[in-house]
Amino acid sequence: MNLDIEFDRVSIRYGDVEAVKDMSFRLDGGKIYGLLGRNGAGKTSLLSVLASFREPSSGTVKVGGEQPFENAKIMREVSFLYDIDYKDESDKVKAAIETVAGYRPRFDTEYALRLARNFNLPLDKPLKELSKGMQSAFNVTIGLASRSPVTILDEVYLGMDAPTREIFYRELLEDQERHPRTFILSTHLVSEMDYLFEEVIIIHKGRFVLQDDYESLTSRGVSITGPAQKVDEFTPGLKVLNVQQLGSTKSAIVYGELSEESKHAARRAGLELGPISLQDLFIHITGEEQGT
Ligand SMILES: Nc1ncnc2c1ncn2[C@@H]1O[C@H](COP(=O)(O)OP(=O)(O)OP(=O)(O)O)[C@@H](O)[C@H]1O
Repeated sequence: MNLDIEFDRVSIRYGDVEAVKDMSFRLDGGKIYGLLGRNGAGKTSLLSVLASFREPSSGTVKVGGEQPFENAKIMREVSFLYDIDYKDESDKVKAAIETVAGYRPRFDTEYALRLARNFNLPLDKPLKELSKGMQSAFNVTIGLASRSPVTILDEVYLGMDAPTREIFYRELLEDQERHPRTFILSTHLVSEMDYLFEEVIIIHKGRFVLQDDYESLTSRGVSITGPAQKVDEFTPGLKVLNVQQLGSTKSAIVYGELSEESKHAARRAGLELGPISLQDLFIHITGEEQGT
C-alpha cells in the first residue's frame, strides 16, 4: 500500500511564532525521503501534522488523498517515532512490542523481536530502565516492524552509538526492499545518512527551500582537487562553497555545473574532479551567509 503525501500552503503557528510558513510540496509513496533542516527549521512541526498530532494553522495536508487529523483510517497507517520520553514507562520491551502490534495493522512481531535481538535490547527490562541509546533502538524497532505505509523517524537515532546506527541503516534498506513504503527521515546527520535518501527536502527557517532526488542535487556541484596553486588558478569566478588543504594538496567545493570546456581545462591542469556531498550543499543552502 502506497500513500502519497501532499502539503498545500501549510502554515503552523504557536502563538506569535510561525514555525512553518506556507509550505507546499508532494511526496510520492514508496520512497525514502530525507527531511533536512537546521535546529528550529520546523521539521518536527511539519511532521507532527502528518502524524495527526495537530492540525495546520492554515493550508491542508493530505495522506492518500485524505486529511489525517482525527482520521482513524489514516492514523493507523502513519507511524511517527521521535525522541519519546520513557521515564514513566514501566512496560517491559517485549510487552511494549506486543501492545504496538495490537494497533498497527501491518506489525510484524517476529521481525520486531529479531530487531530487538540485533540491537541487544533486553526484552524483560522496563522501557524506563533502558539507556538513552537503547530507547532509541526500541523506537527504531517499532518504526521498522510497524511496516506502516508512512513511517516518520524524527531524529530517533541521536542516542544510538555508531555500530547501532549502522545496524539501523542496514535494516532500513533491507526491509524497504522487502516491503516498500514511505520513510521520512528527519535529520541533521547529513553526511552519515545521505546514501539512504532517494529524495531530499530542505527547509530553512520555516520555509520550503528545495526538493530533488539525491543524484541530481549532488550533481549540481563539483569538488576540484589537486596542487594548491593549480586549484587557486582555476577557481576565480566560480562559486566556492568550501576549501580544504592538506599539505600542498587543496580541495575546493564549487557550486554550479562546469562546462565541458572547463572540465577539460581542469583535467589538463592535473586537477581531479569529483562529486559534491549533500552535506556541503546543505551547509551552503542553510548557512548564515545566505542572509535569510
Ligand atoms: N510548542 C511550541 N510552542 C512554541 N514554539 C514552538 C513549539 N514547538 C516548536 N516551536 C518553535 O517552532 C520552531 C520550529 O520548531 P521545530 O521543533 O518544528 O523545529 P525542528 O526543525 O524540528 O528543530 P530541531 O532540529 O532543533 O529539533 C522553533 O522556532 C521552535 O522554537
